[in-house]
Amino acid sequence: MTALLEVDGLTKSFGRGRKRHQVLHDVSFSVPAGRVVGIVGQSGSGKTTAVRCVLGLDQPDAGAVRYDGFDVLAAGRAQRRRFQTEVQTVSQDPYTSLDPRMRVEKIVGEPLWIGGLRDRAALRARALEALALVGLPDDAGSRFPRAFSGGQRQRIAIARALITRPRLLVCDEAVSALDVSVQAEILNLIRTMQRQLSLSVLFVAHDLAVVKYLCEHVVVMSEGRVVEAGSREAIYDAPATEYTRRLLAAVPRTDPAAERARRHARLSAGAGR
Ligand SMILES: Nc1ncnc2c1ncn2[C@@H]1O[C@H](COP(=O)(O)OP(=O)(O)OP(=O)(O)O)[C@@H](O)[C@H]1O
Repeated sequence: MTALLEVDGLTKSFGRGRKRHQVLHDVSFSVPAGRVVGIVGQSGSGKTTAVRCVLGLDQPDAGAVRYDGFDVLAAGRAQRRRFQTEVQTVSQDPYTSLDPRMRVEKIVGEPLWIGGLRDRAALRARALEALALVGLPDDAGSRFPRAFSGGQRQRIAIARALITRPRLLVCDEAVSALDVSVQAEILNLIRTMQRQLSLSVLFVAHDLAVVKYLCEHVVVMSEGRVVEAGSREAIYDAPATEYTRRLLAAVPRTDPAAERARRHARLSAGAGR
């Protein structure tokens, strides 16, 4: 299967002289078109740095990032523009990632504005269309972020990411700041969007349960290295490394599907009273 995103041998250090420390060691992985790939690892394992290198926010010391066959790090203007349109991100904190002074409609339409669209009616129409896609009501666009819950804000962030009709969605700890029940809602939304829009998704999280729920292929990182990569079944049912086994053993049981079933059972039990 052809990969939409190919990351090959990324190496990255921060600091100089004696303070220099290497954060990524020869990190490689790929995201096939239309697939969901998870990167999992403890805090500090280098996940965010790897993502920042992919997005061009950090410059790796060595290695390559190829998107749809072209070298992102050496891309010309047109290819960079294409990359910026086709690759969108959803980050962790729905409380700080949305500008509190902007109406939601403007927040959601901003990537199109940045891309050069200036027709206000078209911007508005596209923003409302994206908000509807993620299940937010018509009047959401005219309100400010403070009017929304954490889960709704993450829906707004997803609408913003989807407005350019991307091919690759990069989610960095996109549900970590949410309550477990809301996590399940947002994971389901990402999954629905992924299927409906045939998106490729790179989903980065420290929570193995969340990654298991969403990702077909999993890359395990530790101390800046990929220690293991494989199908969800291989990683979770027959981990090949001691690190993954320990990581799995340490996971608090917050499987979103199980949590949803538990809540549903509680609600049904209460309904007859
Ligand atoms: N700009 C920077 N300058 C110096 N060190 C950095 C910088 N960014 C990251 N690091 C270091 O790189 C290492 C990996 O951090 P990174 O944020 O990539 O890990 P992570 O797996 O995403 O962890 P978390 O989930 O906590 O964000 C850490 O030791 C971190 O302190």
